[in-house]
Amino acid sequence: MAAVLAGSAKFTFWGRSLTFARRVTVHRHYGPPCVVSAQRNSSSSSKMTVDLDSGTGIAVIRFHSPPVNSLSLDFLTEFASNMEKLELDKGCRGVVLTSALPKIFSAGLDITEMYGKSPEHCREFWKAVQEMWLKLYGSSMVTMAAINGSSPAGGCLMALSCDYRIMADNPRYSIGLNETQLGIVAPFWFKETMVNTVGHRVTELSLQLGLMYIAPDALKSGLVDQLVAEEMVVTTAMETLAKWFAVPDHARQITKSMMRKPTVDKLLSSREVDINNFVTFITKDSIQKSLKMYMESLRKKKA
Ligand SMILES: CCC/C=C/C(=O)SCCNC(=O)CCNC(=O)[C@H](O)C(C)(C)COP(=O)([O-])OP(=O)([O-])OC[C@H]1O[C@@H](n2cnc3c(N)ncnc32)[C@H](O)[C@@H]1OP(=O)([O-])[O-]
Repeated sequence: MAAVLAGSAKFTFWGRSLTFARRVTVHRHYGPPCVVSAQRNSSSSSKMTVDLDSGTGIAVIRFHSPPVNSLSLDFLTEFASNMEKLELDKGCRGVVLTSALPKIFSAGLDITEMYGKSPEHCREFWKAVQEMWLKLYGSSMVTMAAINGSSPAGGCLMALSCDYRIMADNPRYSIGLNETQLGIVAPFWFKETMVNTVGHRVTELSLQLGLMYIAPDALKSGLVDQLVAEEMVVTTAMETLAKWFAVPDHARQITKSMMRKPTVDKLLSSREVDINNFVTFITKDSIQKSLKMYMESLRKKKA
């Protein structure tokens, strides 16, 4: 268990307002986490719990917003705020996202935030969706999705925005960008996040058909990186993080920025246009009808 002294900084990413003071971090432990536990820091709300162990440098964010961890305006706002706090925290180098609910990672964007709402509300909601993605995709920390349940649409986007995805080896769980199945269209930055992960062809098929991949197929298509037994998903994510931590932070962070910056910059330079496109699209009568029918089909499936 080597004591390593690393000159490290969370670099300014994408030229945004996130500027981090240069710091020196002492990492005493690169083995499986939880052996050395210097200080634990927990915060909890009705939507998620954040548990930061500054001994390992790992924060675990557990979603618990019943029934399905849908991404409501409140959820998204809270998530972005937690990511910002962790980004600024010298004791945090990596984040694991997972669910505290059974069978569901996240059901994606909360459809009730997009149905029957005013253009002003839709505008505020979409801004929060953008903010969630910018904070996660643009994070300088190592981010892992521990996908312990189904993860459609916005839930899949969250997972794809992480650096690495570990999914429960359970064919009842599925993941994908299924927007077209609802009669709606994933915006360019959802699309590019997927292209950057699995390539153009898989993305084209997935998006046009609104495909949901069961866990084994998600692994084959590259949508997730690893399948493990359900009870091992979070532990494996933490062990994997420890391996990523062995790479000097500054080199990994600059490399991550190089890979992701063009996509992030594209949204940053067109946020208003993207919001206007969303609001115009989602408030159309025909799209509102599609959303209504989809919600009814979810209710019928349940009955
Ligand atoms: C341009 C825009 C881009 C859009 C991106 C998106 O993410 S679009 C989003 C795309 N997302 C999807 O297409 C996912 C659709 N959802 C599903 O496929 C399934 O619910 C499940 C597999 C997530 C869970 O199956 P399960 O059998 O365990 O649970 P269940 O099915 O019995 O549902 C329980 C309750 O939750 C409700 N509810 C569910 N999802 C949402 C939601 N997103 N929102 C709000 N509510 C939702 C459901 O109506 C029901 O309510 P009720 O009747 O109790 O009042």
